[in-house]
Amino acid sequence: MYVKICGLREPGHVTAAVEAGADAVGFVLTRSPRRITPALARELAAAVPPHVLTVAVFAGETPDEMRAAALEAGVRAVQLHGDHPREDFAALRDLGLTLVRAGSASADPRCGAFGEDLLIVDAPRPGSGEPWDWAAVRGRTTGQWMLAGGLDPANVAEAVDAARPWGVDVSSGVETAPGVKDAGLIREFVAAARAAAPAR
Ligand SMILES: O=C(O)c1ccccc1NCC(=O)[C@H](O)[C@H](O)COP(=O)(O)O
Repeated sequence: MYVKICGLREPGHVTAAVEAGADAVGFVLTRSPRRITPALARELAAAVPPHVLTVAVFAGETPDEMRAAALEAGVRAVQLHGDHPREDFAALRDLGLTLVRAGSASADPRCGAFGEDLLIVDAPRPGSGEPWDWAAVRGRTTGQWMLAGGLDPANVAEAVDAARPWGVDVSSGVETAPGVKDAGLIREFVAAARAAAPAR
């Protein structure tokens, strides 16, 4: 089970995620209570070992804006949330970074359909912490895809059982308030996700 912890803003929480065994950590570089600057993302990413993917999260920026911010942040992946067209993924391909497409269950459920390497199937409002009908995507998705949207340490096993994803992504569920991460919840989430049933 691939595990991504998103919306990190502090070194201690990045360390907690890495030490807990997360596979990817996300830095939100778009409008959000979790937004940080590319310069801070660079500082945080510099402390992440190479086996953990560092991801810059965007929603609605132009390819030129995403390119500049991702290069400044020094991340290894970019995540495009929402209605970005195929052309945006194509425009970023030459960066040599992992491309992540994220959208709701009504978007194309096939990983790779827009030229991306990883897919996230999320709630209609990203970062809202709102659970949705996770079972609705079961069997509809293909490839390496993560389930997101309202996951937390207590419900991730149920969500995995309902949707059978390749991985999971969380933000609000490891926070005590919007944008305020909690190291204990991060550790609990990674452990619970790892213990959940693997994709079939
Ligand atoms: O986290 C945000 O505030 C955010 C804002 C705009 C676009 C994307 C955002 N987050 C992206 C993520 O990958 C979140 O982990 C995902 O939406 C799940 O969020 P949550 O339901 O809070 O766990």
